Amino acid sequence: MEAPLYSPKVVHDLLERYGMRPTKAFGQNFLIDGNILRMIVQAGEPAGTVFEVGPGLGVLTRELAASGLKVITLEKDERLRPVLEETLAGLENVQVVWGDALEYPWQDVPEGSVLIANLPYYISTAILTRIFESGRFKRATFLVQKEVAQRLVAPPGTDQYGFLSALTALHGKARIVKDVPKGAFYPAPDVTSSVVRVDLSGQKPPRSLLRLLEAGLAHRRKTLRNNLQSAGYPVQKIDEVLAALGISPTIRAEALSYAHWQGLHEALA
Ligand SMILES: C[S@@+](CC[C@H](N)C(=O)[O-])C[C@H]1O[C@@H](n2cnc3c(N)ncnc32)[C@H](O)[C@@H]1O
Repeated sequence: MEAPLYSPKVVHDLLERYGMRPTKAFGQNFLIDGNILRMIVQAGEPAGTVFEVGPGLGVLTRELAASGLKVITLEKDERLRPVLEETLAGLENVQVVWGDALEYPWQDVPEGSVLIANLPYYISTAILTRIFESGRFKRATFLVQKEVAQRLVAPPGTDQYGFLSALTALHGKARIVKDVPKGAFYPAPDVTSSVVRVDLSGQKPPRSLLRLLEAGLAHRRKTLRNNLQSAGYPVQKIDEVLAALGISPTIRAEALSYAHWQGLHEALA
């Protein structure tokens, strides 16, 4: 029986045959563990149109294509063209889009799309922000650094909580499916990774609420009052609103519940 595409030997042979070195600048850590690969697909429940960012050698893309659904995969590294022509040959339901995933018109994808990806870590937050804010995805399941995964799921008041946690909570519900050791990739990354699934509500929170949270959570060591003041809100108005809502002016922004943020948003509008 032929070795599967994800086997370390096949990955090494492919890279050698095409004279390709994985590039750190592109966040290239290719999956070489079949169990993890299947687990991501299972957790991601392919449905509708399936999007992938960064097919790399096509390992995960092939697993996604096995669903029979339309798979659109976006790759920036042109060196991978001949590799993907070989590894995705004959897969009629796969479309490779060449270019920067950050420039892709995410707001135009079909409603109810699904993202399943081993994300290039250097742009994971920027990509997720675009996916969440598009309002077009019903879920996103992806590999990111464990530290980012912890921020995605962190509730208010915890050490990892920050704007990314708030952004995620306002768009849906996130959970860590499983941690993935460095050895599941070639080359091995410097840190442990995690598979995260976010079930998205499809609702778009008001931009002004997101901007308020961004401003409020900008500096962890500052109080909410100071952060809002730095963001340009008049201090008298801030004090008035905090008093009316019964929020202490010395509270740190990361301790504020979402109900309080909503109240603050309405009162400052
Ligand atoms: C972590 S690798 C994942 C590769 C493959 N899916 C796997 O699991 O083995 C990330 C992939 O994203 C690609 N990539 C990096 N930056 C990108 C960008 N801005 N837009 C699209 N793809 C990008 C890299 O070239 C690489 O193929």
